[in-house]
Amino acid sequence: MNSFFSEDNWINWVDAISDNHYVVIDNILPHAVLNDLKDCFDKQREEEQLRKAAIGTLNQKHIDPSIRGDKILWLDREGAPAPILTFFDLAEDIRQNLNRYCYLSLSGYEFHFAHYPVGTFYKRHLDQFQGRNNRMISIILYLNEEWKPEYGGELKIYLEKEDVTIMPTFGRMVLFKSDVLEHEVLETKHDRYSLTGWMLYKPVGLGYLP
Ligand SMILES: O=C(O)CCC(=O)C(=O)O
Ligand SMILES: [Fe+2]
Repeated sequence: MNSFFSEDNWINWVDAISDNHYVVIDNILPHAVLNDLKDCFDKQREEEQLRKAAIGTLNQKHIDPSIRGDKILWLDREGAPAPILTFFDLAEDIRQNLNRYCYLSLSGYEFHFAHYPVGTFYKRHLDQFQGRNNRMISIILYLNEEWKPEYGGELKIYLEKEDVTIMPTFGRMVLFKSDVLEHEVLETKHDRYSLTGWMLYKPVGLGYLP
């Protein structure tokens, strides 16, 4: 598969990930594709397909709006409309290039749409936690046109020296190491939309472990 991006791009991004544990990439996809993705998302939302996101794993899952208030819908490549297939092609491109340039053994990924209604947030956390340690790289694509600073809703990443806050602007993608960086979604004062997912490590040959 031809990459969506040049080798120079990949080298810059991979350098940023290895130096800082994260990278921010603006205009990751053409505007028209982003619009189509957002339309898919709106349609699913209008059909009330999104569900309140839970915290914890397997039998310990529960909804706790004092920790996390977003509503999500997991994406499935099977039968997905064209814009989502394009997004999955991008995810595959990212997977292959992270394997190539970072010497990772990523064998899959998972993504969900996320909607943070006004007044919601996601408190400081790590995406890799007990019982769920195969998430290697977290990826978020923001789908908010004309986001304004007064809306809040930034992604705050906690770093050793200085924390960073990142506005969830349309077409911006953030990649970071799931096992290293604690982060949070600050309270949003405006509906906030994103596609969030993880590049997964699964030892090849073991098959599916429940
Ligand atoms: O939407 C974001 O900026 C981050 C979301 C997040 O941290 C998560 O879903 O685990
Ligand atoms: Fe997270």
